[in-house]
Amino acid sequence: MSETALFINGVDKFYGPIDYGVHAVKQLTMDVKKGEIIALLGSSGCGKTSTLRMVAGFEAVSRGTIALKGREVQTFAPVKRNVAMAFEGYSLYPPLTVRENIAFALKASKLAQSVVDQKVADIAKLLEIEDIMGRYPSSISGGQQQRASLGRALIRDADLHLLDEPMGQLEPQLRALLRGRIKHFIKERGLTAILVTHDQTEANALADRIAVMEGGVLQQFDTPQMIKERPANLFTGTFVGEPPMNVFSAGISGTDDTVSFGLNEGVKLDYKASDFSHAVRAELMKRSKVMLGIRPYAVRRSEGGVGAKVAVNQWLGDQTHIAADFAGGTMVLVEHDRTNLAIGETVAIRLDPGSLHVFDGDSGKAISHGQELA
Ligand SMILES: Nc1ncnc2c1ncn2[C@@H]1O[C@H](COP(=O)(O)OP(=O)(O)OP(=O)(O)O)[C@@H](O)[C@H]1O
Repeated sequence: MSETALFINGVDKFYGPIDYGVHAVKQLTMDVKKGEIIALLGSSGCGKTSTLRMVAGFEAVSRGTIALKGREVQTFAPVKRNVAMAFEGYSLYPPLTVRENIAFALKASKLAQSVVDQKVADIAKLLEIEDIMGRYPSSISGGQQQRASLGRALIRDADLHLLDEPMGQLEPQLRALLRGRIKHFIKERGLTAILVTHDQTEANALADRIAVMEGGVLQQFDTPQMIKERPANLFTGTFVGEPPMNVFSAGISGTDDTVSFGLNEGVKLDYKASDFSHAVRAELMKRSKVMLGIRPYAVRRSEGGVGAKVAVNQWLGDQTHIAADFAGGTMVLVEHDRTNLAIGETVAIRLDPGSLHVFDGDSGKAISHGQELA
């Protein structure tokens, strides 16, 4: 079992008085193993940056503990934590050139000048900023400043690297290129990194595990694959995945041989009892109302399926997105071929029981994913 690099235990963050101010992070507990890349993923205001800044020591922890390599640090000044951070707001030193800004991060390391020069040159190449190394922060673009800030963090030999929206200002092609290089750089050196992002593609591409946050609460902390295949709740299910998961509220009924979901507008989805495990059936039958989720890629058109009326049919160059009126809502389907469907046409769709995600109607907690209990 690999060493724990960071352990955040029961952390709360209030801006203003404890229990009365803005409750930005709520009872956060999570661990990061040495060598892992973690993404904090969530929408604006969910508490990602507050979490990162508490780990770095730029924000006070209101409650709970933060341990780095087993040592509690929540009361330590940032310089005592051996954490390197690339800030969303860049925070480069204006009187220093980009080269000096990056090299400054190695000042405490007492490395020979030739070693520093080589490291700085390598980072500049990695981040495609070789041509601006002699310029001052005020004379370069936001995207260039962002890369300089990233370089200043990555060059350090720290126990933990914290990257706040490190590529938010870059155009998509450069972002995709740097994503691959940065991941390689981090993995090759065995660094441990936490990346804050609201971009799920970035989180999926870079992270070993993703911490999904909403409203200051950690919703799920797992591998990208598990988050996609086994979302812990309705929030994660609909937040992660593009296009988002289709969700419909449904009543449940059944016999020894059948399970039926009753959706709005009289739409009924009938399944054989054997389509679900005994344990899933038992959980479903305890409830009268659930939320039924299915990913757009898993919705199939099939004879004998339930009718849905095509409202939008869009070819995106490599796949077709179809939105159809279904059970008082919209069902989105993704197909890989170019599909000639007229607006208003009725299609028959099938929801394979193995692709259904069922969530509790009140709490939103996942009950089952396909055959298995959540
Ligand atoms: N200095 C502050 N004073 C008061 N409230 C703050 C302060 N900083 C953040 N907040 C509030 O705390 C909550 C979490 O903010 P935080 O910046 O951590 O979110 P975020 O997920 O990083 O958002 P973004 O992606 O927009 O940066 C928000 O409601 C925000 O308005």
